[in-house]
Amino acid sequence: MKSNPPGSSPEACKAAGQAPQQKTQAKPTKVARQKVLVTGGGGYLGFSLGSHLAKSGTPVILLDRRRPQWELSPETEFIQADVRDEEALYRAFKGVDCVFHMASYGLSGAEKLQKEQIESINVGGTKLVIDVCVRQRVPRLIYTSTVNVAFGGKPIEQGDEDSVPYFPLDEHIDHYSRTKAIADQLTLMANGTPLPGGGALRTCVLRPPGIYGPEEQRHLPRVAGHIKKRLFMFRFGDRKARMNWVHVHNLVQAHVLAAEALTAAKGYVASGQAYYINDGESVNLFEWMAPLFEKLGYSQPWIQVPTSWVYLTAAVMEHLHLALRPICCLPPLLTRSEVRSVAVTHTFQIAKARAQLGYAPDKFKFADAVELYVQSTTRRPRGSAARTLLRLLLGLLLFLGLLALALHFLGLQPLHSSVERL
Ligand SMILES: NC(=O)c1ccc[n+]([C@@H]2O[C@H](COP(=O)([O-])OP(=O)(O)OC[C@H]3O[C@@H](n4cnc5c(N)ncnc54)[C@H](O)[C@@H]3O)[C@@H](O)[C@H]2O)c1
Repeated sequence: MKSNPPGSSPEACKAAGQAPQQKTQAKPTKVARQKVLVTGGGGYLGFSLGSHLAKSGTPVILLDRRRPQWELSPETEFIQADVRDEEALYRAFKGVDCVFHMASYGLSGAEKLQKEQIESINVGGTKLVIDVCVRQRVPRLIYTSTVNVAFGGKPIEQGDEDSVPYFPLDEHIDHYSRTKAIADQLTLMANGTPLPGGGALRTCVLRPPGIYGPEEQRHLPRVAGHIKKRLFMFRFGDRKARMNWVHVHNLVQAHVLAAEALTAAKGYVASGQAYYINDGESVNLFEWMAPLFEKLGYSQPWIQVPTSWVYLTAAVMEHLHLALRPICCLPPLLTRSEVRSVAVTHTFQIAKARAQLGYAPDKFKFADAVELYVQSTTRRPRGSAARTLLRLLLGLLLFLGLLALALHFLGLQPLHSSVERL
């Protein structure tokens, strides 16, 4: 239906396609292509990685509970299965040489509040993946983690793998980050597990920030939708707050290199290691998103509101979403953890990935991804000034209403006095 999302550099392709077999000396003769499996292979990153590997001639299995929305390339097999289905995993992992585990749930939007699903997929699924890797003698496992294992709302500037500890599990305010941190640790702890018949399971984890690129489905369309509804007239947080992003092409490259770094040919250098992966640049979210506002034909957010207000509003929206869930679905515009991600600096170095994996991110512009997005959607005509003003007023009223509710819920003052004062 659509073109394949972008892959990786030719060098990285070569590295993945020609990874020599473990426990044998690298031979000058042609090395057999080894089968890899990508859990969550129907998703954006999983499909991009799978397509890239398949192009280099590696047989790829994409395992996902949802069919990919893009066309499968030759050399790619799709298995519709849930990572919590032990039997399905056992069948799928047979003869596989490397598993990229990136099936996950709860990353953004209303999903973030589905506690049980998040726990069972992110933690339960990862336990099963590790267990089945061992039983099926899969020697390499790469887990796609997140920077959120270390970031929980306290500023981190140019953090690295050694100096920044895991954020305390019981202090995470969202289940996604907490469960990704558990899965990250489970994967690293599994490193060195003996395999039946000899050898050991080698594992590593990659910790990316937000992913962008052509046809990205999670962040760009959601933010664009909010902009079109005039819900992004406000900006918040310190203008100096910084974060990283990673282009899908660079993240694919990092996965390919990590898989190679779990082989004897690379001295198992990545064995038991974690790596922060990003584009090597730090940006302020509102500045970063400027091309999106511009290309959609809307003005930049110009009303600065205190972060505490936005945070309280997000808390209320989360509560409302949960309270109304039996009746209707009211997805929160922003969750508290998203507010923190925008307002609090959290940036990470990629020196370890550069040194150990040979990771070298290419330069990309967010504006190019925006351009493709805008081309694929119809350009919305600008509204009249009066309509814009009306929307602005309605947005302000909605915001103040939610704020009043927030104060009420938190027992700071009675609802009627909150409203009167506002
Ligand atoms: N997108 C980001 O900004 C971002 C940032 C940091 C980390 N990550 C991590 O990168 C990985 C890939 O993210 P993505 O952006 O491609 O997300 P995505 O939602 O596009 O892909 C995740 C895939 O996992 C599948 N999945 C969910 N539950 C499953 C289950 N029980 N069994 C089988 N498949 C299941 C989904 O159907 C989906 O196709 C994830 O592990 C995510 O946590 C993503």
